[in-house]
Amino acid sequence: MLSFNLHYQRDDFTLDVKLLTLPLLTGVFGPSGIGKSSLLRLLAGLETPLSGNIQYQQQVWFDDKTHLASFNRPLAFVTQGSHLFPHLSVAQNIKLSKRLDDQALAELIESFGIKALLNKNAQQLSGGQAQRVALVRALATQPKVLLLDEAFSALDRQAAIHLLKILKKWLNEHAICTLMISHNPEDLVFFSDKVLLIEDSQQLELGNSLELINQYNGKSKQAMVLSVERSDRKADRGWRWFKFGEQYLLAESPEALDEGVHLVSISPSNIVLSKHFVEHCSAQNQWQAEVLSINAVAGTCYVDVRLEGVVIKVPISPQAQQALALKSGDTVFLMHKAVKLHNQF
Ligand SMILES: Nc1ncnc2c1ncn2[C@@H]1O[C@H](COP(=O)(O)OP(=O)(O)OP(=O)(O)O)[C@@H](O)[C@H]1O
Repeated sequence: MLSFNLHYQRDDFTLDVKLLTLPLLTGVFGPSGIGKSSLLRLLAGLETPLSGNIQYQQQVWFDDKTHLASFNRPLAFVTQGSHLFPHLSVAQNIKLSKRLDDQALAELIESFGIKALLNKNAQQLSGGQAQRVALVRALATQPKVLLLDEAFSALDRQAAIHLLKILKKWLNEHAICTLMISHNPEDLVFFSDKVLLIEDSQQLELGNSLELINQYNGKSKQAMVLSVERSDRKADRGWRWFKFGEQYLLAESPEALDEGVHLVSISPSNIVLSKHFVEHCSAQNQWQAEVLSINAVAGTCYVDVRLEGVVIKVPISPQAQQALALKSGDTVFLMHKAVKLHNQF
């Protein structure tokens, strides 16, 4: 597996991070400008550390004696732009760097659904198609390590979800060690059980994706991810009840939704708090939670509540807090409009 210990400096930016064993698939997230892309560029050999080491299994890529050039490292790097050669066909783009044998390449092309695109010029492709081809081209080099830097962020949600599902299957089947930077928490949770949080340029935290992302997003008031499963509870056509822990979530969802676990993002600012369950209310989702603490910051009260193990920081006005008089230990109901859940993860 991949391991690294890096000391890096560029102008006033420093990165000092170490990880001894990376899981096969790992998401990477953290605040903007903290050094996520720099880490991937260092691993790829596009930037040079001041000191440290990078090693893949027994092969040293970098240490005080070795500095393997980027093209000698068995890796592929895919970023937001597809960087295809525009005047070449899709087939030519892929063949330029191919190392897979013909049968494996045909399988790859089939899995990623790009057969019909092979004779098109790269400049004729839509953004989503180009990104698919870029991934196929990267995988055709038979990398041992794949680095993805926001590779899906230019795609619409349906395309990104579809592509990520295909990619994850391929990476697992071919045991390709992958680090994926994404700003989308659902993508990260779907991609792997493990994420690497870079919250500080001198410290990495590797942990359970759902827990670590919700812990971080809870602090920074960003969307929370709930992992829900279909339930038998009856709902009108086009709607469905899902279960998470002891609670139910109503979502607008198509009949042909996949079985299993789905991920839903909930924004804390869309939550309304009530001390009692409210009958005759348009908000169909009312979840019982426990108040942990209340903190006033710059004219807003942040109520930390625990909902099925997830801590959510709900912002309310000081007037609302005056009316509710919430205190830690109280039971509170979180009201949220029904969400949309379309063929998501
Ligand atoms: N080409 C460059 N030249 C000089 N400084 C740079 C360059 N690229 C990035 N930086 C700086 O290096 C630091 C780390 O940037 P990096 O792109 O690695 O962060 P990031 O976590 O990937 O951010 P984001 O999530 O916004 O993409 C930032 O302070 C950034 O301003």
